[in-house]
Order: sequence, then structure tokens, then C-alpha cells
Amino acid sequence: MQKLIQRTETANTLLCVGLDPVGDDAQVARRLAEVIDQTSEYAAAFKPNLAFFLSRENGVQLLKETVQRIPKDIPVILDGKFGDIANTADHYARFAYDVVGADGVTVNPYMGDDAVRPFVRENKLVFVLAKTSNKSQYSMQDMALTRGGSLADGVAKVASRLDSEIGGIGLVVGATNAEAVGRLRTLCPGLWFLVPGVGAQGGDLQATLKAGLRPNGSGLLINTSRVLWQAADAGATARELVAQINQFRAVPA
Ligand SMILES: O=C(O)c1cc(=O)[nH]c(=O)n1[C@@H]1O[C@H](COP(=O)(O)O)[C@@H](O)[C@H]1O
Repeated sequence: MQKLIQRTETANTLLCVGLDPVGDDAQVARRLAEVIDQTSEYAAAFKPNLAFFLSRENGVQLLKETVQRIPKDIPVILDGKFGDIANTADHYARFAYDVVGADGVTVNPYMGDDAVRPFVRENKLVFVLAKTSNKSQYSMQDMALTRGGSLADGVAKVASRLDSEIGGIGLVVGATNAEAVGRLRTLCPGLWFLVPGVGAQGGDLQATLKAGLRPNGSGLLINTSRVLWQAADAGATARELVAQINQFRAVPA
């Protein structure tokens, strides 16, 4: 968390550069290097999505090389949406942190908090899926709990409790539903939110920032992946996104 806060403050950015590489192997290695080098200056974090690496031969090697190329002061969140019993989760955690060298992960909390705990380590970030950006998320995440609120609200409460107990927990909240961003911000005033869905999925950047920024102008990591991968000039696109985001942030005291 310290690394993330330090990076967002030093570089004055909340942009998370998503790395979802598509193309043939030679193209992909070249393009990954290009996107990382061009966007580093503007990146608060990088988020490689594991699926896009595992879908190719030598994907783990490519992922390791990708993480090694990222400047050491920028946190890397491995988006694996991991979620299994603690014994198995421990192996996913070893993969993410010890093999790949990530600073954080995304975790699916469906199996309960013992599926999340193995990812908590000193200086690591664990982003728990709460209200996702996809179209059919509501069929699960809006389900009413007998104790009140929705399943997404319940996840937010568990995440808050875990964070105060062991620290290092954030939420994944899609930018496609600004109202939900605001609701979860009310439930979890202090947590960092990883927010995908801006760009290719059509999320409303302005409404998301308005609903989710903490009063100090931080607390959100705005992710975009395809937009940067496909950009003719990824650096200029990242710079423009940071400028748009910073317009809505409170001026630091
Ligand atoms: O956990 C995620 O990062 C995630 C959660 C979510 O609710 N929605 C979502 O799109 N994502 C991921 O964020 C990235 C979005 O990519 P773009 O739509 O291309 O910006 C992909 O890697 C998704 O897997």
C-alpha cells in the first residue's frame, strides 16, 4: 500500500495501465515493451491480466519478463481473480508474489474470507471483486442478503473488516456503474478501489471519479487496457487520461 500511495503522490496519477496483450508472440513482446516504456511516466500501477499470458506458450515467462521491465517504484497488480480454499490459494499467492514478482492481486471472494487471507502479506495489495463492470454482474452481485444489503455490499463489509484486521485490502468496482461506486465508497470510506471499465466498456470516467474519489482526491485506481494497447501513441493517450482524471481531483492541501 505504501508503494502505491508513494507512486500516486510522486507521479501525481491514479491511472492503472492494464496489460491485456493480444497478437502473435513476436508482436506481443514488442508491444508490451512499447506500452510499458511509453506509459510508465503516467502509471500509478500496471495490471497484467493473467489470462492473456496463460493463453500462449511460454506465457509465464513472458509475464515474468513483463513485470521485470516495469520500473521498480510502480506497483504491479496481477489480475488473476484468484479464489480457492486457503491451501490452494496459498499456492496462487506464491505464484503471484514469488514467481511473477507482483505487488498485488485481484481475488474472487465467493468462497469467503479464508480464500482471501492467504494473499495478504506485508507490502502486498489484495483487491477483492465487489461490484464488477460486466453486464450480468447484477444477477449475482445485487442479490439481497437476509441480513440486509446486496451481496456486493456484503463483500464490501467483509473487505473492510479484513482490512482493519490484517490490512492491505482494496475493492474492485467497475466504472460502468457510478452509483455503485458511490454506494461502496460510503460503505468503505478508506479503502482503495481498483476501477476497470473506462474506455472499451464505456464506463463514465467523470461520474466514477465524482462518486468514488475520497475527499483527499485519491483512493481510486482507474484502469484501462484495450484503449492503451490499441493506441497509436500509448504515451500520449495515457497522458491525456491522467489529465482528465486530475481535473476532477481535489487540489492536495
Ligand atoms: O479485476 C479486473 O481487473 C476487472 C474487473 C471488472 O469488474 N471488470 C474488468 O474489466 N476487469 C478487468 O479489467 C480489464 C478491462 O479491460 P478494458 O475493458 O480493455 O479496459 C480486463 O483485464 C478485465 O479482465
